[in-house]
Amino acid sequence: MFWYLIAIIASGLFLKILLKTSLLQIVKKWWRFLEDGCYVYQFYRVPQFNHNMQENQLYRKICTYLNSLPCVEDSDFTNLISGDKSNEISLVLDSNQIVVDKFLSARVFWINEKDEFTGLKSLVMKIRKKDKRRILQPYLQYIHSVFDEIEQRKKEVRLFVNVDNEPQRNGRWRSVPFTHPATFDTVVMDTDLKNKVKSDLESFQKSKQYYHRLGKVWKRSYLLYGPSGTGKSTFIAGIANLLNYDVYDVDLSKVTDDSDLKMLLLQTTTKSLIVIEDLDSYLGTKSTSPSLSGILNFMDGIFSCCGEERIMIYTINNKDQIDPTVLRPGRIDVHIHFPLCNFNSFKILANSHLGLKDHKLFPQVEEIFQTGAALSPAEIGEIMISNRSSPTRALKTVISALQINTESRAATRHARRLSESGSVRTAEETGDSGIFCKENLREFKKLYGLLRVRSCRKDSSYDFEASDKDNSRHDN
Ligand SMILES: Nc1ncnc2c1ncn2[C@@H]1O[C@H](COP(=O)(O)OP(=O)(O)OP(=O)(O)O)[C@@H](O)[C@H]1O
Ligand SMILES: [Mg+2]
Repeated sequence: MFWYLIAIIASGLFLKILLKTSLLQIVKKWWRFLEDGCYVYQFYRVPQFNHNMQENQLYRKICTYLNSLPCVEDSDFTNLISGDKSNEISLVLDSNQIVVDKFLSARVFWINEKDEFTGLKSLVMKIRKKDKRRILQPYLQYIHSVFDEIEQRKKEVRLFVNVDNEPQRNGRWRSVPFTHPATFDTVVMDTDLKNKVKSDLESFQKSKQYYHRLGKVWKRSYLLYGPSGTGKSTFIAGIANLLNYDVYDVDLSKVTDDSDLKMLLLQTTTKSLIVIEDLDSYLGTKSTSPSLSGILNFMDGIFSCCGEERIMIYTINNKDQIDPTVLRPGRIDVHIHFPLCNFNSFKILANSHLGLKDHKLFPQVEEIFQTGAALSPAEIGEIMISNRSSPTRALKTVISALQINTESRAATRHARRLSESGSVRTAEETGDSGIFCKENLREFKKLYGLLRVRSCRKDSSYDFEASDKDNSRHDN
């Protein structure tokens, strides 16, 4: 019994020492060393320079790949170097450091060698002879694709806009760095829908072979539709930042004819988002430059040449007024609806803009939403930003805005009924928008803090700039 107790205590102590110290690691290392000694290996050298002393691109790609491996982070010794971006720190292999990678359950050893006399560097790959046939080709291809991905992530995203067609200009696109801060996370929309779009985009990126096998242009088209201020343009920025794709924002009013539109498409590069905002407003006009068939051909992307990988995005406010041929499957692959705010999206906005997860005024807000009141996320977000120093005031202002919205809708409905009976003109007929007819517009601007009423003037002369006083009060 006594010896039993001693044995249990001793094995407990042994386990504790094993787990608390590096003993286990040392045992593992020795075991690996013994195991490796029992196999025959094949070696491949990848020198940094070729015979003409030109840089070997494969060496650069493998270096980038190896430095990105998590095992480099876990290795006993490695170098820390500042990266291209200001706050970036990269891990870089030390001379003669050995990295062990795993691919298709085979172990691949990489040795970072440096010649003592010439100072020339090379990477030496060591794999078991029995694994060579099975993994060598796919492994090198895998390194290429990981390298491309890393390069894509590092790339600076640019925003291109088409300029007027002037003969002396070289090319039609002008670009600036794309710095929009929107991300997929900051766009308020249904979570399931957001995830679906995200996985659709990611699967598109990996589908080159699939599209080519079908003989189709490797592109995908999205239609974002919904009222103004619901986040369509912001979502496009989120996609660009997610994929690190350049954005080509096509201004159709600067396109002279169909061949000009073809030219623009030909001058776009791969891995890009090609965006036409407010497509409905172009299709609605009688203008013939570019023509409907020119736009349809552009949408089909038949002019895109080699190396496509383009995402086309169109935004419109109302789908009902669009010719169905424009929206047919193949021409538009995914339709995404951007609705006005409901109570759920309001809560997300309250959380992100005011840091509120719950509030005693929430039930009142919910009740008004249930009566059918609807404002855009832009409108609600703006009220919250203007009143961010006092969340309660922000919510009260949102409630007032929603109430005005409900009354305004009821008034519009009433006017429409009267108009149908022939006695009164509707808000649309008088030029006022449905939600903000003139009287309500004034009250609504007040809620935003956009309106400065000057006592010496009459109601008609409002200054639509935000007052400095208001701004300084809200800036905290
Ligand atoms: N769903 C949303 N999520 C986050 N922010 C939003 C959302 N909708 C609107 N916003 C905010 O409102 C502002 C306007 O949004 P945006 O320009 O994306 O709307 P839009 O749908 O493109 O409008 P329009 O049809 O008039 O072009 C932006 O500053 C954005 O931050
Ligand atoms: Mg927009």
